[in-house]
Amino acid sequence: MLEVRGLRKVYEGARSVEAVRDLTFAVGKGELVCIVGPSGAGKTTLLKCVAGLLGCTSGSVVLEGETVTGPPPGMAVVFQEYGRSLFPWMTVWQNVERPLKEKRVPKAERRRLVSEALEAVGLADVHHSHPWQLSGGMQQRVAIARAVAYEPHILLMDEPFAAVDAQTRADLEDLVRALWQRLGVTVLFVTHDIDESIYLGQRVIVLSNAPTVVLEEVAVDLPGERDQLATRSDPRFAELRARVYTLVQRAKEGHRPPE
Ligand SMILES: Nc1ncnc2c1ncn2[C@@H]1O[C@H](COP(=O)(O)OP(=O)(O)OP(=O)(O)O)[C@@H](O)[C@H]1O
Repeated sequence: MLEVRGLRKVYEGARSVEAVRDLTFAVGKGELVCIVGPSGAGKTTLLKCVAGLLGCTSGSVVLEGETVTGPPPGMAVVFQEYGRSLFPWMTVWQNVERPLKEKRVPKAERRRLVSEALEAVGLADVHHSHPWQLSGGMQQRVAIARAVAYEPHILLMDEPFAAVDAQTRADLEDLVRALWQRLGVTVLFVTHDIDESIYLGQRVIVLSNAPTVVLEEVAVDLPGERDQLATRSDPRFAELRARVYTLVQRAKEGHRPPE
């Protein structure tokens, strides 16, 4: 589904910054892969390159066999700043419907997709509200509904729950897992939260500090059915958390994989 090959990104300016040095990894169709790494490791940069919002300095991003040169049609992105990603003058319904209008989806089909997506995230009854009338967690669910209604083949999420409280965060994690299982969509999920990466992912890619390379990939061999209490108290969950935590600590200390 997605191949990142030798991706390098240097921000040019008065002082050039090599944010990403050499990233290579692949994500299979229908996989849910998490990316963790130290702050400033280039996670957002990577996601923007994958989303076609930023050009690569060298290397390439190949999605469904096509090199990404701009925002690809089969992709949706959910960012951390839900407040800035929703239009305040539009209702919840209009926000979710907007990308479908741009995609020229016929009206009846739009109505079905928007209503199903709002139902799936539990917001059917507030579709007349405006985003600023909703809590942070609800606004983020609108952003998720908008992404899901678009029926993307791949969903990119950049620390989407960083700004919500812990309780809401747990609910949103379960929502993403449920939608992923139901829709069979491929998900690339960036988080700085190690527990979240293991709870959600089938695989966790740990990045080094900048200039960034892949430090290690960790397979999450937990049962497919996840549960906030049972999964998080599974001894295997604790082992995986210790493994990823140690890797992120090493990344912060500047440890890099052997050449
Ligand atoms: N537009 C830009 N111009 C110049 N440098 C940038 C730009 N955007 C990011 N950088 C630099 O690139 C590096 C990686 O930033 P990026 O935001 O991708 O990291 P991150 O891993 O997402 O960080 P965090 O976890 O703190 O959100 C940082 O050194 C940052 O200062």
